[in-house]
Amino acid sequence: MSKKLRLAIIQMDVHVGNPESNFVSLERKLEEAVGVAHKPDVILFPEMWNTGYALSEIRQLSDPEGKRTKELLSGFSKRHSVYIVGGSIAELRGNEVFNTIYAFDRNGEQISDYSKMHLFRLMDEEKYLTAGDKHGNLTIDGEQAGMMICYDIRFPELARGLALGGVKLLFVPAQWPNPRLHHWRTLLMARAIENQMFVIACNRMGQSGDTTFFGHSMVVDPWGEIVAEAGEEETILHAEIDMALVDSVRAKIPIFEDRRPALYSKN
Ligand SMILES: NC(=O)CCC(=O)C(=O)O
Repeated sequence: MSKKLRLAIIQMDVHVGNPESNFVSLERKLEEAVGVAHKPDVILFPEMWNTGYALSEIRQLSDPEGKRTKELLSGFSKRHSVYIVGGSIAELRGNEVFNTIYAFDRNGEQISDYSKMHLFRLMDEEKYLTAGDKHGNLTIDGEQAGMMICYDIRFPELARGLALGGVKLLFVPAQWPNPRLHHWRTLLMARAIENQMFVIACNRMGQSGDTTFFGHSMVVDPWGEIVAEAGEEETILHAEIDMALVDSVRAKIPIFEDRRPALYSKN
């Protein structure tokens, strides 16, 4: 049966080390995302949108237990009856800082959280952040979805694990910089094709120091086709997907039936 979902992907700049400014700009963008004729069912935004990669001062800047973030996102999702996959934030949990997504349903209830499992050494994450160790699963209007963060998409095992658990729709907030646009696009398409699922990815745009973030937020369908792709500018990317495509692609090429996992770990 056909089940359509409308998506709004907020591709935005992030002011490094300035949560106040980032909260203000996210609130403005959220209002913009719902102020359209066909309101979205789900909104996604980028990785570490509250602080950016201000890692040397991350402990002071991060949101204790995500309280402020949860208040904003829960209130907004309830007011506008929309699902939110809340990008990710620097979250202070106890004495440790995690890179965490919170997700909310249309009633403003938190329905999931996920902390980035693979920390990206090229941006020093492992020196300042603690890695998560559990999957991020949620249900959106009855459809099983999963969450991964940025560098996580280089690990096909994680996406496959989610797909084997029933996930048909994968959300990926990111801060993925130049010069790796080719990797970003290819990996997102690969995760979609090999798992025959939708991949919804939101990348940051803008510049921090010498690092430029190229945007190119994308929606990829289970056949690997790009449904929508942003350029490098600040924008809200709107797209509509039909979840029925997942079952029809999986029926056409039944990779989940043809897998031979017992052979894969042998030399
Ligand atoms: N924030 C990140 O995880 C960046 C990952 C990245 O750039 C990559 O090439 O991988």
